[in-house]
Amino acid sequence: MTAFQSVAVIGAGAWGTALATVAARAGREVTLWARNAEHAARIASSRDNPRLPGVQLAPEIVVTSELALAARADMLLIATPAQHLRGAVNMLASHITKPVPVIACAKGIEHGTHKFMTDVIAEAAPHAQPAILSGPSFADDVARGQPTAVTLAAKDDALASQLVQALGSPTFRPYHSTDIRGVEIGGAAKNVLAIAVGIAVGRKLGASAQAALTTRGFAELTRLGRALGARGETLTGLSGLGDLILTCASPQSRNFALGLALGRGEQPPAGKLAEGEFTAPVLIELAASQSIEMPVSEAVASILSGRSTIDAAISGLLTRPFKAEE
Ligand SMILES: NC(=O)c1ccc[n+]([C@@H]2O[C@H](COP(=O)([O-])OP(=O)(O)OC[C@H]3O[C@@H](n4cnc5c(N)ncnc54)[C@H](O)[C@@H]3O)[C@@H](O)[C@H]2O)c1
Ligand SMILES: O=P(O)(O)OC[C@H](O)CO
Repeated sequence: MTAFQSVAVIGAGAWGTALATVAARAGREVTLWARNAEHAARIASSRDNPRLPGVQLAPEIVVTSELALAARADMLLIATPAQHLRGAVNMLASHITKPVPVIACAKGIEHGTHKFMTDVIAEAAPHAQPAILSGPSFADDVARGQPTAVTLAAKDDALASQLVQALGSPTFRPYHSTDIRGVEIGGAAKNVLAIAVGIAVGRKLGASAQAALTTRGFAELTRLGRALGARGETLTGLSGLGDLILTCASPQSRNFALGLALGRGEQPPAGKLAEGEFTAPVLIELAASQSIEMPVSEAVASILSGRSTIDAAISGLLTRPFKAEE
């Protein structure tokens, strides 16, 4: 018997909808909250969400736009885009009057503050018990019950373990951890790096370049992680290397797809959230504040901001001085 019988998912996009399905599969009572009442009513009656086409919502999932109803749950999953997480938790804060796990499911770093998602939760809702869920997991795969494994981290190992018990099932395997920061860094950085690899593939630089860029991307993710106190096993685990491998290898990734389009000189896919676009500038600011070199992420940020052309950025990376591998 789990301590967390009911689960509310805040944000009814692709990931929120997939996570609601996960929680229902694990036997929880699930509420999926959409901020738009019309959107909620439409999903509630059709049992599908245009953001996750072809996936039928289990009949027992309650879809609502009433925040008070969702906020009654034993645990809350926040599945908004990273830059909207503070707004969502601010709305919930007055309902969180006792310790309740609030799990960040977004991947990113807040603009302006350089804060990671669990820090934003702690600041916006002081009674919350912040946690983070991240790892190689496409919403579509997860919702269809394809096997997936992720990392779920909380400060307290017993809590992380209980949350894993509440959400886990044979097809969705969370591994518990207390390395919150390590999990957050992997999820945020891999999106930026996936844009870089997508650009290289779009420019037809070859499979060897794709592997090299992914590996050197991992080296810079690791450098930042170490500087911010992340554990090595987290960085090489599901939420670090695991998610980087997935995202840097598949056009199913919206970040990779954005890079691919840029590399080909095409219009990026419309209406698709690519978090790396928002994370890139804040990631390099954060790295600079720690005196950490992140040349691949820097190249992505320069291309996205228009400070550099793709060809100049590639040439800049290829003509860096030779150095020891680290
Ligand atoms: N889609 C995936 O495969 C996947 C997998 C893992 C993690 N994620 C992460 O989940 C987060 C959300 O991604 P997504 O794929 O669901 O995006 P999405 O564009 O499909 O959906 C985002 C949803 O958030 C809602 N939203 C925006 N601001 C809100 C607010 N203030 N309050 C409540 N809802 C708000 C939007 O209405 C939309 O329904 C991102 O950080 C992404 O990196 C996505
Ligand atoms: O489609 P992306 O690039 O946002 O990737 C989705 C997930 O983060 C993959 O783990």
